[in-house]
Amino acid sequence: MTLPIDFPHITRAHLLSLLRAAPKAELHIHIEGSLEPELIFELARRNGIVLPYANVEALRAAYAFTDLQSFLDVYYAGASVLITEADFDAMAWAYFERAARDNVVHCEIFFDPQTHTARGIDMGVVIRGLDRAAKRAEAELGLSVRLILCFLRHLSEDDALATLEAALPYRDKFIGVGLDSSERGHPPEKFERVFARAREQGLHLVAHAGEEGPPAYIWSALDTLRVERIDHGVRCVEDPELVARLARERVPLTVCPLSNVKLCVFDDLGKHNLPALLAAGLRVTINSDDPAYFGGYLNDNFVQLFESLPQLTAHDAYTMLRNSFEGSFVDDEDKALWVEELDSVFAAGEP
Ligand SMILES: Nc1ncnc2[nH]cnc12
Ligand SMILES: [Zn+2]
Repeated sequence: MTLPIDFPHITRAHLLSLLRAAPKAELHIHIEGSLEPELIFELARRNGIVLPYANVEALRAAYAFTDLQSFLDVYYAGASVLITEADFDAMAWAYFERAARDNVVHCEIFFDPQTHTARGIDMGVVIRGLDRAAKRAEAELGLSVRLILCFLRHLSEDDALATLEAALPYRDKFIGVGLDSSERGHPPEKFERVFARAREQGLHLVAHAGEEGPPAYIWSALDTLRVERIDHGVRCVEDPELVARLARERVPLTVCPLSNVKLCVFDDLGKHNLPALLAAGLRVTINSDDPAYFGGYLNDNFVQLFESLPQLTAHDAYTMLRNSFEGSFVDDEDKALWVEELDSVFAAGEP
């Protein structure tokens, strides 16, 4: 199907409902960041864990972040209630059900094993629990799911290497590795050897870079770690040569608008630099990052972004949705099927 570039048949009023109804892929979601306060309290009760918050409301009230680190402190405390395989299964299943309601048809979920193994939880418990929910989501929701193991960059490379070795018995259950946690002061090159080892294993490679950290971190994620996607990457605009390279090499950027506002990367959505990223020809995708903490799931990110930035067009919406499939780590045939579905939704113009 050949689609008109401007979609003149799609009115502004239709665009938001079209965004909600369109098939989409989510490529940047930390599964521990999908833990809602209600589930945190339920798991704490089940596992006899006392939280430093009196109730759900008190916990939610703590979600006032000033930067990435202030969020991570609360996020790691929330993840401490996860003990059994059933807990990891319950967390992931809740996200999959919620994502399916946003018409997510494919997701690549990050998980942070070191957050759990450091508390004495076995690697197998984490991966088997997530895998069980993923298989159920594929069977019952028709959702395509892949797992990506992330290394915590505030820890040492030796810890990351040991983590990768501990995960290799489950190699068939995850498709790639990523790099997350506190960005400033922990440049990608700190993890050169562990990414090389992951590459030897045929794993896909991604890394958070240019969220709070400088453009130099994006360069080194590309050149030293040899990643295929950049998570966030919004600070690339400070370096025109870097922007030119990202555009030339069609490197996907997994941008997370509500996260960027909650973590004070931008003052509000109306000031987000996403229009500039698109204008530079970058392969931008929209994602939720940590939806339970940042006030919205994937459709909330799309809708609030388009409400706040009236210059974004139906063509921009189509481009970013298409990028989500093309930037994913699935077979070309699967990508083509989803793009065809997307095309028919946009050709019709009404959900
Ligand atoms: N936005 C983010 N940046 C870095 N590490 C994270 N871990 C969970 N969310 C993150
Ligand atoms: Zn992230």
